Amino acid sequence: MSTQTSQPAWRVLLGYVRPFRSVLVLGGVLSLATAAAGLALPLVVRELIEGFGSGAEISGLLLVMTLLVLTNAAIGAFGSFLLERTAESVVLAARRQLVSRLLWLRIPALDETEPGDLMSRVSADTTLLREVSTQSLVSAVTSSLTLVATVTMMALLDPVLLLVTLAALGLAQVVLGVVVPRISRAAKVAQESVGTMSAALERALGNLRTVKASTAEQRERDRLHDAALEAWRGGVQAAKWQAVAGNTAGLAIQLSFIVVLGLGGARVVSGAIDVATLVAFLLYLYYLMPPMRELAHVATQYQVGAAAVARIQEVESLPAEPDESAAATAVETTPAAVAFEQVHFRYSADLPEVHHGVTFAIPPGGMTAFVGPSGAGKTTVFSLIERFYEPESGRILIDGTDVHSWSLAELRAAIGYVEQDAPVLSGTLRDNLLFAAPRASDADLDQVLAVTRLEAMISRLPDGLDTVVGHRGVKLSGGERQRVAIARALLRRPRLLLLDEVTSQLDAVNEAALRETIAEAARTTTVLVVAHRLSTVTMADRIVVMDTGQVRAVGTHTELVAADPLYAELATTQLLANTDNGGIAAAESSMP
Ligand SMILES: Nc1ncnc2c1ncn2[C@@H]1O[C@H](COP(=O)(O)OP(=O)(O)OP(=O)(O)O)[C@@H](O)[C@H]1O
Repeated sequence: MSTQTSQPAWRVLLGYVRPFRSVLVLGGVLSLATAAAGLALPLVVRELIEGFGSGAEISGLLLVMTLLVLTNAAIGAFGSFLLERTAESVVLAARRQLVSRLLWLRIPALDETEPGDLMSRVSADTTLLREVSTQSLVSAVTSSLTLVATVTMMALLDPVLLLVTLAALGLAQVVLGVVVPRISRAAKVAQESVGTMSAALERALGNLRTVKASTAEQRERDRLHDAALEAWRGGVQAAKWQAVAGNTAGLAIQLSFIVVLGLGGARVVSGAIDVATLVAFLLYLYYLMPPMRELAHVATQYQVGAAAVARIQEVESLPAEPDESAAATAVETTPAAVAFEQVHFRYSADLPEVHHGVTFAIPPGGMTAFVGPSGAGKTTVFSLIERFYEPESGRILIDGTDVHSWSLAELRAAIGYVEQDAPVLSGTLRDNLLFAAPRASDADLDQVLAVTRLEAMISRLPDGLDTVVGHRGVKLSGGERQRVAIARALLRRPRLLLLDEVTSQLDAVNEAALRETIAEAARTTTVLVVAHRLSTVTMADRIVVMDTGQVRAVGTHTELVAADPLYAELATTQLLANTDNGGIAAAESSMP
């Protein structure tokens, strides 16, 4: 993924924090108030001790002290709760923003990324914004204020000693200048490795059957271990430099102390300052330590946050489609006509052309089969109709209108698409069926189940439509998954059904059910099928034969067997012959 980010990290961080600025200020002020109240405590103690001596009534003071301690604890707890809450809100806002981007991602952008890595950006990288965007921000402000106040007091006491102190502190600045970029690099390595680990995990768990069948558990484990080790190395490296940075501040103060002691002694002897001033100056020098340490910590936290921001920004700069889902109103239900005119297309600039002037015209209604050797560009036809990709040149028309004149939401609302691996989502059968048409009625559901011949299967299940199908529908057979996917597509009453047939063999029952489903769907909608089996092809109203990115012939099965040698060869060799010959006969007899 590109490492270019459009804005500096601090500006992005401030952008995340801006909506919560008043809460953040309140949290910061309350934290400061508790610190100030803490300072008042010794004064009350002094009053108390003086009270012992004079024999005065001290119960009132004890009460004040108790109230002070309680109030302080309550304010402190509330202040830190506000800061933590704001930190969580920043993470929430960043996650929501990322998720909204990811779901509208353009398909070509997705082709170039690893889903696991994208997932780690939403889950892990956003978490790193927590500290930097609130606690560190408040610390940066309060520590800077303390620093300025202390330095002002030191300037009032003795400007010469202050100059010496600042020179020694300048050394610390030089060390930090070297160390901080190293923290940044280490943090980046650690976070990228977490992304790599998530991607490797997604690959292994998403395909655990293949991993096991290939006895590749050990190799996959090694990949994951390597990524985890890389993350550990990055983390340790960052920790090392963070330790150096943290202690550099303290060291610089201690060195300044020695220098100030020597030079200050000389100035006392020469009469430039008195001893009391030197002592006060040295005390202030120690007061500098906490804010200096805190600022060094903030600088290192900022590096970690900036590395996370860079990874989040990479996702936000990926191309996304406009969100038009609210505008999706599919009123028209009549079958649609589809045409390609001289379509040229390549998947990316560095890949060869996949479509070389694809041209065909399909009238509304009926069933059209696309056949051709593997890699001819059949599935690509569907991807272009759905506008997952854009052609380089040529036009794609639906009902004579260029698909670019439709909004994406309108276009996709008119189409039902069943991918080759017929994805079924985890959840229940009902969730799956209603996925594309959440407002479909029970009557619609029953009708679609009848069309897809799923009623018998569902009636056998103890939980019926509420049966949980497992991750990617593993609890269904391949044929059942395909028909569930078709039912889902049909439920939104598409004007055009795109069905990418599975390349694997189906059993006779599923094969016959699929054929009947297609035939019935073709009565009310235009059905395009990328066909891999003879039984589907023979029932088509027309067959489009594709080869190496071009349409070479269009006709019926009988016409093409006679007229097109490639088709004749495909029909006899490559198209999966039906196991159920009665089915073929039935299909052929139902042909127009
Ligand atoms: N997302 C993609 N990125 C890059 N190249 C792709 C992508 N999808 C497909 N291709 C390439 O485009 C060509 C056409 O692929 P397509 O899936 O359209 O073929 P097909 O005719 O449907 O094949 P099959 O019958 O095997 O499914 C192939 O050479 C394939 O490698």
